[in-house]
Amino acid sequence: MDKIPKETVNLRHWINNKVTNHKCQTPLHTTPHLSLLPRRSPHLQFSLRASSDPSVIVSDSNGVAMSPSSGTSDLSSIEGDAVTEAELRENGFRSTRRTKIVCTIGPATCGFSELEALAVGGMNVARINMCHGTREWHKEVIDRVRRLNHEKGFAVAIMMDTEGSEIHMGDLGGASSAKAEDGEVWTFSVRAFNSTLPEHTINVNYDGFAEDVRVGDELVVDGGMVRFEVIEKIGPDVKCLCTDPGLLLPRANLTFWRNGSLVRERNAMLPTISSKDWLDIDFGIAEGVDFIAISFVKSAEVIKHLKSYIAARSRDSDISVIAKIESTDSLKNLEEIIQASDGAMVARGDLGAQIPLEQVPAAQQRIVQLCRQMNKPVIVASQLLESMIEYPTPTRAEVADVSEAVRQRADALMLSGESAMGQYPEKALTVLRSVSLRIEKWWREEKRYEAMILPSVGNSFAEKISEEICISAAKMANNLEVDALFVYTKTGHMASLLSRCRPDCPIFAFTTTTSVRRRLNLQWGLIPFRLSFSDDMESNLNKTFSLLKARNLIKSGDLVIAVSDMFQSIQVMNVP
Ligand SMILES: Nc1ncnc2c1ncn2[C@@H]1O[C@H](COP(=O)(O)OP(=O)(O)OP(=O)(O)O)[C@@H](O)[C@H]1O
Ligand SMILES: CC(=O)C(=O)O
Ligand SMILES: [K+]
Ligand SMILES: [Mg+2]
Repeated sequence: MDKIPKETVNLRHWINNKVTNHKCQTPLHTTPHLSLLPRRSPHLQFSLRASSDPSVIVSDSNGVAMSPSSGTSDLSSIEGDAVTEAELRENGFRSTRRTKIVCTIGPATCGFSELEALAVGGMNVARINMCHGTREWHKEVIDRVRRLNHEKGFAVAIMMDTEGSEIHMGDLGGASSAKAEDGEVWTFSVRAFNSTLPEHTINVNYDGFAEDVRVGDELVVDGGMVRFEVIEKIGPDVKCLCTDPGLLLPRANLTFWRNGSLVRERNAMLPTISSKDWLDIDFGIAEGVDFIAISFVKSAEVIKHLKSYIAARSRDSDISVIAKIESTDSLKNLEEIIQASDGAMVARGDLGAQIPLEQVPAAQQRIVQLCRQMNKPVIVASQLLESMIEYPTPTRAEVADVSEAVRQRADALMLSGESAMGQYPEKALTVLRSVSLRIEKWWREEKRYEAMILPSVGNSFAEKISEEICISAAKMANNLEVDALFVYTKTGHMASLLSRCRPDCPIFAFTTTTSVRRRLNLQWGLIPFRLSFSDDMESNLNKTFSLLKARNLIKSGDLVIAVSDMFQSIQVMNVP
């Protein structure tokens, strides 16, 4: 790899300068105030009419470009999804990507054309991180994604990630970074500074900080990017000696360690959802985001609380709540948390600052496995391609890490800094896409199909029947080597039950609402479509066949297995 070796610290500095200089272009129609009503997403991107049934509307969502919509619904506006079609021509029907991709949107990707490039490149979900930027900034990003979905026929879902209230540094008085050198003494203070920060002073957001730390404690910034030793406490100020130099970034996370263990005194009582988070959540509900990811979840209670809040606030919208597993408490209460959530994220960045790094891979494996067993989508996040923030190619180790997450059959992979503020967001996305495709293919070719015991997750007998149908349908699909599974599902539940089985063939999920379709975007192997279907399965199948044939997505003779949440049956048939 022809990388120019540079000093890490300088690079980080360079990145910071780059980030601050990076302007978001193409400002769109910005609304200066927040809308108070939940905004429904634009109804349909485009219509696809089969000769037989003009009422059926289908749109693709596998993260890649479909036909641009002119808002008209004549036949000439029908175009296939360029990327998927190219993929199909090249590798055949079974080659579509199963692992989904979440991209964090930041200064490097918030412009209209950058967002479009990510959507074309396979972004299934755009994540906005409320730790950074203003609500107005985030609203602009949401509006742009919505406009792209509407105009270009994408189905990119939106995930809002809360800031959470762990201990972190202040914003460095407006500086983009500050360099801490070996042997320097810095003051970490809980005082509110009205004027500019004195030199070598860092503001800490947690009031109990100066009381909780002790002389001799180790203060770790951002999971180890910089380290200090506490040498003296003077009222609200804590004097610290820099023992491991590096660059301090605004709002960097802080942990402190005593005799090799993480100190969790009263800071363990910090609320998971801060008052600022509640305002952000109101914003997310008003904007009708598809997912809200909650940082530093400690228990299932907070998830239940938030879910009932969302249900009360937005009766007709269904926002999924994703629990971010990034603290020791969340690992302790993992099962209850996952059970209460609609999905989970292995947030390895902060997790790696709270548990020894060598324990992170085992935690990841456990979370991914548990989520699959409990039928909740799981995202593997942070540092997947960290070096691509600066370089156009990943390290071999990063490719191996991505491969491992794909091999574990996580639902989705996430880009953070790589897409938010890196130099090569699209290249990073391409790497995730191609590594996913390659590993998935290898896995199928090698027949490394790992049977996993999938415990029953249903409460009622009818739900248990649905599960058995999905398990059997997936098994049949593998044994008969069918081309696709079709599932007709109003809530999306039956589709996720099929996805849980991780079958060899793609799963075409037909659902009646746009919001369910967007949510299914996060789940392994699902190719969600919106389709108005009836209770008559035969006519549903005929409609679907003609529509998909018109799009060259299937052809006569393809072998398909169909299930639905309306009838407890499995149908096996050749496309007529
Ligand atoms: N909206 C934004 N505005 C400016 N910079 C951003 C934005 N979103 C992300 N970034 C930059 O990208 C980096 C990586 O993003 P990421 O979402 O992983 O944040 P983080 O600070 O590590 O927090 P988290 O633990 O929630 O992931 C951030 O540290 C920040 O520098
Ligand atoms: C994604 C995130 O929050 C983390 O890795 O810490
Ligand atoms: K966050
Ligand atoms: Mg985090």
